[in-house]
Amino acid sequence: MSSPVTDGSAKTTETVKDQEIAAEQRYVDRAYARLEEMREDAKAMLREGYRQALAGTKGSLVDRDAMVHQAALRAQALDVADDGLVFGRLDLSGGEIRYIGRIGVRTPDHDSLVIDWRAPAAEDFYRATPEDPRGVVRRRVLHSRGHTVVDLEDDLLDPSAADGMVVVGDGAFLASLARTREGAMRDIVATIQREQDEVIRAPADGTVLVRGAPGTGKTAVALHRVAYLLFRHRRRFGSRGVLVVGPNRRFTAYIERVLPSLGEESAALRSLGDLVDGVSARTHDTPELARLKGSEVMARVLRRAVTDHPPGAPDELRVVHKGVIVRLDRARLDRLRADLHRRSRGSVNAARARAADALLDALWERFTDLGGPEAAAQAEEADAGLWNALLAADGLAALDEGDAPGSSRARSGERDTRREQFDARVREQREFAQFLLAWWPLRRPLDVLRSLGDPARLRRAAGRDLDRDAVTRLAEAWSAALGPDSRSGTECVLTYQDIALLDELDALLGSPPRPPARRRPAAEDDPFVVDGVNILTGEEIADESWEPEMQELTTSIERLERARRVDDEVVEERPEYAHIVVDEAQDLSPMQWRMLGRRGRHASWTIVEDPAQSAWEDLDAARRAMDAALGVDKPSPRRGRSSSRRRPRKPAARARYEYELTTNYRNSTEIAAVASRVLALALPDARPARAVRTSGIDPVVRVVPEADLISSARAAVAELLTQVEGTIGLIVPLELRNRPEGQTALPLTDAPDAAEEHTGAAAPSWTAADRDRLAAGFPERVQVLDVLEAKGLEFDAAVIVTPETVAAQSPRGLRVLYVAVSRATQHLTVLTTRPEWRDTLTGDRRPAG
Ligand SMILES: Nc1ncnc2c1ncn2[C@@H]1O[C@H](COP(=O)(O)OP(=O)(O)OP(=O)(O)O)[C@@H](O)[C@H]1O
Repeated sequence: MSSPVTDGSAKTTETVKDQEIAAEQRYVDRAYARLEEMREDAKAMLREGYRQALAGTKGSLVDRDAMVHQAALRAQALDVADDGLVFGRLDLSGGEIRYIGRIGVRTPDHDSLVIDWRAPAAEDFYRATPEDPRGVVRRRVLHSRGHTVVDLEDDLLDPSAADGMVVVGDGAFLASLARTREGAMRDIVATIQREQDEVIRAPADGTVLVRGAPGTGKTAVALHRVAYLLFRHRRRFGSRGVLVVGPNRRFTAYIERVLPSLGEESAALRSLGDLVDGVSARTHDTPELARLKGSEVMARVLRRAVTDHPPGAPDELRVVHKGVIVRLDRARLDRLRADLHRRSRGSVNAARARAADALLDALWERFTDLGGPEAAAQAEEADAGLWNALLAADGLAALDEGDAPGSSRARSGERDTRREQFDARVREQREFAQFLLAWWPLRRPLDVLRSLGDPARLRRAAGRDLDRDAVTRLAEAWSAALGPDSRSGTECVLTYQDIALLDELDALLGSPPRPPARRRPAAEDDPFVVDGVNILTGEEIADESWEPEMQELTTSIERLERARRVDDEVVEERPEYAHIVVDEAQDLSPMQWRMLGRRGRHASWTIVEDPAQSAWEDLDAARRAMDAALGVDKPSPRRGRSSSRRRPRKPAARARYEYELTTNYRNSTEIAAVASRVLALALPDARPARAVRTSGIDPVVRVVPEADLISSARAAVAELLTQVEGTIGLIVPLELRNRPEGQTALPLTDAPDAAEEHTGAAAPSWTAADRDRLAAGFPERVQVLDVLEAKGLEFDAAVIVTPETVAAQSPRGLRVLYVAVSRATQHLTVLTTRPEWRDTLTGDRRPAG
């Protein structure tokens, strides 16, 4: 057996490598030529679909639809594969060679030219190691630019079988990790590592829980898993959809290109602030308020809030029937309301019709107590006597005795008739209709949340779940942010936590009773419009033939309601997904978990988290809420009664697969060392991930006077602009609005020993104006962001301003700081006002304790 040919002298290496590259290029050219043919086929299929459409027989509509859809998908996948089509090659021990790429490519005779990276036959490319070669002798990664192979990198996995095989490469993978970041995440399909691949290909059922330190590829892996699931289980996940949830909008913007680059456009990508239609978060709460709003007790508080007397609801109902005045007072009305809520099982808006009936019952009861029916009967008798006198005067027969009020025949069912008459007359009264609309208004989640800006109302809703101080803070926050008048969510300053509360309220309030829809025969059949979508353009077509037919429950109520109706009262059905991916899951509050749970009651899940980066204080409560969302436990509020809510819950016991990622691909070893020092302060027992790339660039920690912070930060950025080509993150502490007066720093509970030493009294808050001053005049590749916005992002260089403030701003401040210092790939600069922080971060001194 001859040994493999490896790089000897520089000259030989060059020659051998060039030859290998040229050989691979020939293969790659063949694959591209075939790709081009496949593209032509897809176009021909699309043309054929259109042709059938124009031929227009009804029977061919389904075939045409399927054909056009398939052809369009195919064309899109082929376009995506154009860049870097082939990126891997496996040489197996039996002599078989497999090329791995972005999509599968076959010859017209169905021989495989390129295997799709998600196919089972590609698994060895990612899984084989020298310890477990799985029959792979050599793994080769092809680095391409467009259609051109520019470099190769080989791993010899089984030297004993390498018989004359050429092995080239000089750490191109590690070099690729140091590449310039352009502000958007890229796919890692060519270099997925074994432990990452295990997560990507984990079972599709149940819950996959992925943990790992910063930079271990959790986000990248989660996104590649989505592409894998959609490829392998298209029917299941493609039809009901996949939802990917990230912590904030900046983060979703950062990752939004990854799935399209893998040929997947169908997954919904949302931030926690954009999950509820029609409203959108504009800011984060202070840690203190986030803790209150996110806590699971809010579910009870909101439940009480929707059952309380609505703002502006009248205290008395007064109607007149047959000359009798009938009243219901506040105490009676409150009892009625409580009873209705007990029976409405959570769907408050849908209970309005029942509320009308209950009011009529109570009014009739009162009418009867007042002797109303007898008074009415006497009045009717008097009427009948008058008529008979008039008839007699005209020589006509008297009314049949049996028809007269009070006669034996009339008495049978008399009560029923009277009651019906009573109901009909009262319903028709404008006062009754107006009362009902005000007493049981159709409520929107935002109105209820806004009403909690009233401390008295919030106190009633809070019961014993919130203390006085919490009620005051929450009411102040909502009254300041939501304003008294604005109807639309966009005019309010909603926070990320508010969005989960609005979703909870939406679930409690439910949709208003919907008028039934009636389908008129379609005016004309547009052959290109199927189910309201133009299949050629993808455009949604408003179908005029669907017209709501209002059900005349009570004419005056309907008229009044229609007069008041506003567009945003049309409540969209909450979407449900087949699979949900939650990134940065360690930061979700219990209320946010409940919001997600409502979207995935039948879903499987991929949960990605790093507890060490959690800003959330009560992880146990969040864990319980997560289990409830995943179906391990039932959430406490009862479900509404809309059709989707009536479905049974998924089985309680669900398979859970746990994985840990252990290699840090983001930070240089130098930056990772700083991050580990912060981690040691925050969580002394936690294990940092192993960084694999040494840059030779030491992080810089400077002590500067507080007054010079802004100018020093700007100077640091200016310096970095000359050193890196890519992105620079300037990370500042949170802007703490609503901070209690006189409080400059919140207590540090993470690391009590370090607390005394590292917090100090002053923790100045950073305002929007400060941030503007910091950013002024810098190019777009410089981003100024606060520590929470920085979650999940990465930059070529990061400047962290005042770690002492970040650490002191919340009980989990040190973990937030850990997030901040682990964002950079190449350069890290920290500006502090306190020398002891410099010593700690540079490792000159071990932290106290
Ligand atoms: N196998 C890989 N090949 C190349 N690059 C990789 C690989 N795995 C991860 N990376 C890169 O490492 C960086 C960090 O990945 P990612 O953001 O997914 O980490 P993370 O664990 O989600 O980090 P954080 O917890 O800080 O959000 C990204 O630039 C990603 O592209």
